[in-house]
Amino acid sequence: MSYQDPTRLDSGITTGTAQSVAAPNSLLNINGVTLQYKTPEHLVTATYRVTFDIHTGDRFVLLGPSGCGKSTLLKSIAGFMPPVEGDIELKGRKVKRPGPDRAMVFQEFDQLLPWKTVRENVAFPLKVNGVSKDEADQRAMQMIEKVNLTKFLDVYPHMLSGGMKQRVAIARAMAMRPDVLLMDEPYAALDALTRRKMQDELLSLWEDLRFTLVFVTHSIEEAVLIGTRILVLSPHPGQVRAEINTHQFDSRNADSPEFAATCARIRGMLFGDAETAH
Ligand SMILES: Nc1ncnc2c1ncn2[C@@H]1O[C@H](COP(=O)(O)OP(=O)(O)OP(=O)(O)O)[C@@H](O)[C@H]1O
Repeated sequence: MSYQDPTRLDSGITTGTAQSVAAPNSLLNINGVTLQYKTPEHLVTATYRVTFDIHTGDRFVLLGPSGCGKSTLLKSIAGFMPPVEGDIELKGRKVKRPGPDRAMVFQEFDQLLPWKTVRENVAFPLKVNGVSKDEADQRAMQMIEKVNLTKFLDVYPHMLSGGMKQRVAIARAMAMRPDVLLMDEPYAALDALTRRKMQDELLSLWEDLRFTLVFVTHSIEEAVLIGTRILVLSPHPGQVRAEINTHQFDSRNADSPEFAATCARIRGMLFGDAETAH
């Protein structure tokens, strides 16, 4: 990735508003995107001229305080909300509407159809999207095998653990062969222990499947753990504050002093503490 006017700090941190020049391997380009909600009384600017690129295989995290426009940005990438300024391109094509190339994975408790088995849950969206029954069943079986749930093919969601449900949800999304998976605060409602298990599960699935992920959170620790790259957004309206490489962190070193120092530095950026920010 390259910028016209970068201010690059040590350990892979780039700050400030940047103009993107698409890198050769970039998959998704967000170019100067301003997003607004029009209500009868107000015009709410959710993000202002936000620019970044996502590369194939990134675990890209959108991080920022409540109300900075992370979910709105994800909705726009999904194609549900057109920018009022700027554009979003996937593989060089402008995003205009939702499509099977961008799969949204919702919170674990509301995403699977309770009256369908694991196999039926994974095959269902394929069939709805016009894939023949035989091919849908075959693709579903392959993905279920990849997420290690073959033994649970004919089981209903209520009989699965949270981690297994997440695997089914990701298998279902991946069976559509999307270019990118979108996750909006998927673990926000979970207790700390379960949340950590789900995060580890997601990381191990990524190791196996190497999908491109865009993940929204307002937890700094979660961002550093899950992300290979983090976009730090300013408070409302969201603008790019920094971009940080965090590919060196995962479950194995989440208790290390380096991990804690990176979190502290991001905290400084978010809350304006210059001492910890640099
Ligand atoms: N449907 C809507 N109509 C009007 N304003 C909205 C709507 N949805 C969101 N907003 C406003 O847009 C801004 C960005 O909201 P958004 O939900 O994208 O933020 P967020 O960073 O995801 O916050 P959180 O972390 O709390 O989920 C906020 O000021 C919010 O109040």
